[in-house]
Amino acid sequence: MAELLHTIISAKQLSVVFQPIINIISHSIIGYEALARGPKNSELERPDKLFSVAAELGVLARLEYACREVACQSFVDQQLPGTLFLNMSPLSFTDSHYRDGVTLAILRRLNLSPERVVFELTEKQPMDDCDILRDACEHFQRQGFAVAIDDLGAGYAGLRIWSEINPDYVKIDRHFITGIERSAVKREFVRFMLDIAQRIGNKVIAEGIETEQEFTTLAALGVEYMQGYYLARPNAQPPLVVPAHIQIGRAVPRSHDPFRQTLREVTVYEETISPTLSAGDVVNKLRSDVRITCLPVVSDAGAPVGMISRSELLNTFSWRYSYELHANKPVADFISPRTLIMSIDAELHAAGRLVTEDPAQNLSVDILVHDQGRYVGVAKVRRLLRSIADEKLRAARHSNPLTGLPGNVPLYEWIDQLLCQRSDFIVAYCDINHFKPFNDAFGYRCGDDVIIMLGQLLCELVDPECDFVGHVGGDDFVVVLQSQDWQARCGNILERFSAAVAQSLPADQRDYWSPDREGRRRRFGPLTLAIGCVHPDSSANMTHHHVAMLLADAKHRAKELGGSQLFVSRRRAPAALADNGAA
Ligand SMILES: Nc1nc2c(ncn2[C@@H]2O[C@H](COP(=O)(O)OP(=O)(O)OP(=O)(O)O)[C@@H](O)[C@H]2O)c(=O)[nH]1
Repeated sequence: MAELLHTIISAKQLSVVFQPIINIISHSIIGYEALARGPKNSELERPDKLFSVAAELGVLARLEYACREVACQSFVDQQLPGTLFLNMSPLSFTDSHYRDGVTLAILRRLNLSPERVVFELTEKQPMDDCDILRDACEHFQRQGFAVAIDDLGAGYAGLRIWSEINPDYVKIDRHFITGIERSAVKREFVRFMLDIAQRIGNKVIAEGIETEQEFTTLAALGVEYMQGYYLARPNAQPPLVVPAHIQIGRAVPRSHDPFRQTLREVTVYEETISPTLSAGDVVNKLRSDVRITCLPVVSDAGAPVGMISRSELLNTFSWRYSYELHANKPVADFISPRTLIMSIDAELHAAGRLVTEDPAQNLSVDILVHDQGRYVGVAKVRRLLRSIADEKLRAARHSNPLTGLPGNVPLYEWIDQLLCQRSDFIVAYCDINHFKPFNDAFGYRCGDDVIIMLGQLLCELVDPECDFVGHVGGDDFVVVLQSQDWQARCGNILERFSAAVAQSLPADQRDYWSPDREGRRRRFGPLTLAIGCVHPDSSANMTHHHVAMLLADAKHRAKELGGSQLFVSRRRAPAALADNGAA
């Protein structure tokens, strides 16, 4: 076996397959994980065997170098887009064959930038000495590589490692993914990891997704990056674009209003420096870590003072004698004049406007973010602009062209999110009665005016802070209400609609003749509105499909009552779920 392994390593008898990692919001492939395989039909074909034998024989690092070379070569040859995710065992740091700079040399030869490479450090293997791991991570990150913790949750020290090293990505172990739609506990764990990651600015990748149910559940929880057989199997020639069966934008925004996000969405905590630190020390810090583009300066009391811009400060120190002249001055003297300090509750659009409208604004100076005067983090300008672009795209893609209101996709996402969070909410289906004969009698243009009027009325009469108005097509609107006084609001909607209809048509036109469904001409009165409400049971393991079933029934009942009526259903879960004892 030792001889076979030796030949495999020295002759690089290895092959590599790539599995894409997909951003399901921007619907793009962000990169590929390279997975090595031993020679076909040999005893060491399977990677688990290959690597465990290498570890036993003390040649893990040599095997990893060989795999890395094959992976990088194939990645470059195929011109794969995005980032290359390479596996690395923490055990290889302690291997006597481990050498610094080997990967950099491979990349240099292939003309591949380190910024396009992520090292995945598995958490599965025992790693007693966290310091080694932390040092190695910092070392990689200083060289421009990104780092991911792989299999988070599979080992013993996942949270400890996560808190000690500052990874760019965390990959949730597939244990938490398999069957997540059936396990409230797994959903809570994933929620917890997403929450921490968001607070400290790490990206979360869910791996091992094999079924559509797992995919939709993770999307509803807000997971943005996904990998697994359901999305795409590993392949020597992987897809270059997202496979067609992956639906666009299924992830749910983490704020309650998908179209009105704040800086909270893009703020990450970053280490700060004191205003009294010497400028010379800061220059040295910037020179030793090429990834730092700016540094937040915060007073001892926690108040944001300003930003130090890498380019501005190094420019000042590039002149002759400037080091001697300025090195001992406090760094507070070199705050960027382009510093923007904003509240965490500022709207993304407002921040975006400030950043882009001033032509002198330096786009590499990130925004300092405070919460009631105390520093909380930094909003990366690039991330901010990308979020705004994504948000606009999503809003445009999923809104109704007549009213501009969000359509089915954001509505269902919102309902799924509320169900996942076990929130209490009411869903109201609003449908105009006999709209077809009205359209036939007065024309489409007049019908459009009524639809627009109803859309505006709904927006005016709900609470914009917590309620959601969706326009699901034609004369159908769905309102998700979390207001305590939802019933009074529905009553108000009915009244105001009737009043608006009475006002918009001259008295002699309020009653009219038009063909009914059977084609018989009959007399119709003024337009009325039917509202069917349901109060879904969030603990009953439902999705928006179940809510839609309940809602269709409630709408039907409201229409049966005839005229402007509100029907509130007592059914809180579909019969099938209720029979299972889930309701
Ligand atoms: N003016 C206008 N009409 C539309 C639009 N979209 C759909 N419609 C029309 O709306 C009508 C909806 O028909 P139905 O759902 O049967 O509604 P209804 O006549 O109110 O019947 P009930 O709901 O059973 O009372 C159809 O005549 C559609 O052509 C739109 O954007 N503008």
